Amino acid sequence: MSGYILAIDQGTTSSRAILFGPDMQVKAAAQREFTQFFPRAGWVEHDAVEIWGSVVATVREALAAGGMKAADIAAIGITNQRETTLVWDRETGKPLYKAIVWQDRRTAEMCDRLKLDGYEKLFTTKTGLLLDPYFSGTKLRWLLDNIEGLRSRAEAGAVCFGTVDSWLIYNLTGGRRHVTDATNASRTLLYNIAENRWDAELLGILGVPLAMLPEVKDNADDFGTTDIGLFGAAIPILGAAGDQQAAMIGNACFDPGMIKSTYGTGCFALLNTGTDRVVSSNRMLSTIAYRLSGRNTYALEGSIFVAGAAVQWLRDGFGVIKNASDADALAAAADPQQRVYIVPAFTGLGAPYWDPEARGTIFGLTRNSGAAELTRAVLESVAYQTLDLFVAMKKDWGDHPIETVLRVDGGMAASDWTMQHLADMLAIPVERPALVETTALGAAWLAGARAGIWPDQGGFARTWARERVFDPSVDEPERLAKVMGWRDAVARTLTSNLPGF
Ligand SMILES: Nc1ncnc2c1ncn2[C@@H]1O[C@H](COP(=O)(O)OP(=O)(O)O)[C@@H](O)[C@H]1O
Ligand SMILES: O=P(O)(O)OC[C@H](O)CO
Repeated sequence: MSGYILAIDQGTTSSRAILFGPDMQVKAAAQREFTQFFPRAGWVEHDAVEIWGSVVATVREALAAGGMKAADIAAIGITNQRETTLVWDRETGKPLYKAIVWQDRRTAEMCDRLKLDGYEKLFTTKTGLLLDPYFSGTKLRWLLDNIEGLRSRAEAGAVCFGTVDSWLIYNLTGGRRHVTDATNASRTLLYNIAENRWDAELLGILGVPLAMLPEVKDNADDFGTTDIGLFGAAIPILGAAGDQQAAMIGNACFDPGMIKSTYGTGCFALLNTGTDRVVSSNRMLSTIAYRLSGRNTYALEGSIFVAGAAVQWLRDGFGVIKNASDADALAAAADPQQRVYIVPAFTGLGAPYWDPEARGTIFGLTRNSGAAELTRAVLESVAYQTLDLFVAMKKDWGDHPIETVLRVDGGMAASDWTMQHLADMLAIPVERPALVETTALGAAWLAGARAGIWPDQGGFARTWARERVFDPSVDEPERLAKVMGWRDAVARTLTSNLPGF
């Protein structure tokens, strides 16, 4: 047995290892959840050592489940939760703080100050991002300000900063490589996406020493080999990409105008804009979709912080369902006469509102409202939020042709009810792929193609197959009435009259 590709998918709530055979089908997989720390309101942390442990364990479990040895693996592709910020000692590999997770809002005030000082346009022009606590840059600044001695040690080159991909590669290679890839770099607020380099001016503004930053590589590249003691063979790491970009690749959205939307903890819609770096006028992000052979393909991205996480809230916080998969039946039983809206701004609102201080709201309750109506409102909120992104993206993309279908993936894409409502509200068909592990598939393709054993981009795109299509089924007046109700609910949730609405 040989020619297998191992994808490591390190997500916000769990780590997965997925083994793909030479036929690009899943042969074995393992998954482990890990601890979410909420030390204060708005703060979210992970334990970097626990993450690393969960990755090693799932790789070993997947190998055992597939009856394989490390020597059977031709290459590894890594994909990861993006923006989550880590610092560790270059020599010992010891983390110097918990990982500050992308959802963490502790730098909201810092972002406000930078905006007041007039820096937002500069950051947006160079990085394609906005001054929001979501991104790594201000999180790293917070660490430099709050860990004693960190700044001087970082200036001396004794400390590594990285997103989760960097942290995993550092550990997989036994501390030999401090690298990242272009997509993860493009989420830091420190990387100039037009010039493909860490930006000295932005580093100066945020007070980040260059010496602590990783080398930035293409998405299909040589990221080093695994330490032989880990799995029993030195496996080349040949692919790495942020999970949303990997999902775009896995969904074969390679042509300008193609869009995918991933429904996991949050929801992230990416529109391929080709070699055009669109500077959004509608508070979308401009980001690197992938860099292959030194050439950037860009995307417009809309990032929503809460999608599946609201279903988790129904299950764990509110307690109206036992399993996420119970939500569909409950939503279907809701009273069609009631118009209950939930704006799930549990950790603020992302695109296109970017309101870190907003919090969740419920509107339209009556004496007859119950678990079914609230569940329906949660599932519906996913479609309304996606529609907000579509409206903004279409404005940014101007007269360019745009695909009239949406490819979806992620855990919540399993919800038929949600996908049907999504098609109804977007008024376009929604396609769900046959292979649901799209993110892992994207990372595997990067590694497999680099290894020369998987097809090239065109060949890979031709293998994409859909499992089901959801066609729009509501008439326009009903759609408009529902969307207007959502708009009203969002307007009443925002903490100020923010641009973008
Ligand atoms: N059948 C379902 N209906 C609705 N939501 C679901 C369903 N299955 C999973 N989810 C949601 O999908 C999310 C998990 O998706 P996943 O892609 O694994 O997320 P992540 O990569 O962010 O950890 C959870 O938030 C869960 O609530
Ligand atoms: O881990 P996920 O799938 O929720 O994705 C998180 C995103 O990468 C955050 O930007």
